[in-house]
Amino acid sequence: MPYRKFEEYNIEVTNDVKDKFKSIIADLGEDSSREGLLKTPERAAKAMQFLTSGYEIDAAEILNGAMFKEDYNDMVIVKNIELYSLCEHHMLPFFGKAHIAYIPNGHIVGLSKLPRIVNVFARRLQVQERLTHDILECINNTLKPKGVAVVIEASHMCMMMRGVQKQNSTTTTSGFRGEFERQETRTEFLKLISSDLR
Ligand SMILES: Nc1nc2c(ncn2[C@@H]2O[C@H](COP(=O)(O)OP(=O)(O)OP(=O)(O)O)[C@@H](O)[C@H]2O)c(=O)[nH]1
Ligand SMILES: [Zn+2]
Repeated sequence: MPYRKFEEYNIEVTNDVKDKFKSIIADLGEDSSREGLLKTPERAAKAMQFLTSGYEIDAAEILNGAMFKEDYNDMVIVKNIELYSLCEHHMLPFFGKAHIAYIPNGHIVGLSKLPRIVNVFARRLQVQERLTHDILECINNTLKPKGVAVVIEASHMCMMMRGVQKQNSTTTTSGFRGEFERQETRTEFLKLISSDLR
């Protein structure tokens, strides 16, 4: 079942995580029985299930389901794909934009499937570097294009709300395969997305 409806939470997981959140709230010094917090453990349990729902979805299956034979051999770019993920170190959000390009090799892919696989890999406990490579390798191995490129720019809440507390720093990660390993192709791609880079 590739497209699980996110309203369909696993009841056992919800109950289990709910109990744990209740005890975390108490450990943090709050009164988990006060009115405003009564439903919070359950809401948090559902929110965390949604934010990690990517584990249950096969990204390759999403791409495989929408590949079309087409004789188009130029660059295809989908840019400014917003993403929200959780850093695996603090389980705090990092968020930003992904820019994806590929050069078809006989097949194109349904455009919406690229943001869909970004969601699949982002809704896991991640580091930005692995997220970038997960997306890159999935497209490379499934679509087998002549080349693929992924750039992600993101802000990490663990560096903003806590820790080093830097509000304006952003992190850029990138990966290039096939024709994008050539300077000329990579430069063309970077030029086409440059107005969207911070
Ligand atoms: N490379 C990488 N590091 C990340 C990512 N998200 C968070 N981090 C970093 O993970 C590191 C964890 O370092 P630790 O020293 O174990 O944790 P910490 O004591 O909370 O570190 P500070 O954040 O510096 O307070 C921190 O430097 C974070 O900035 C990511 O996506 N990629
Ligand atoms: Zn972090």
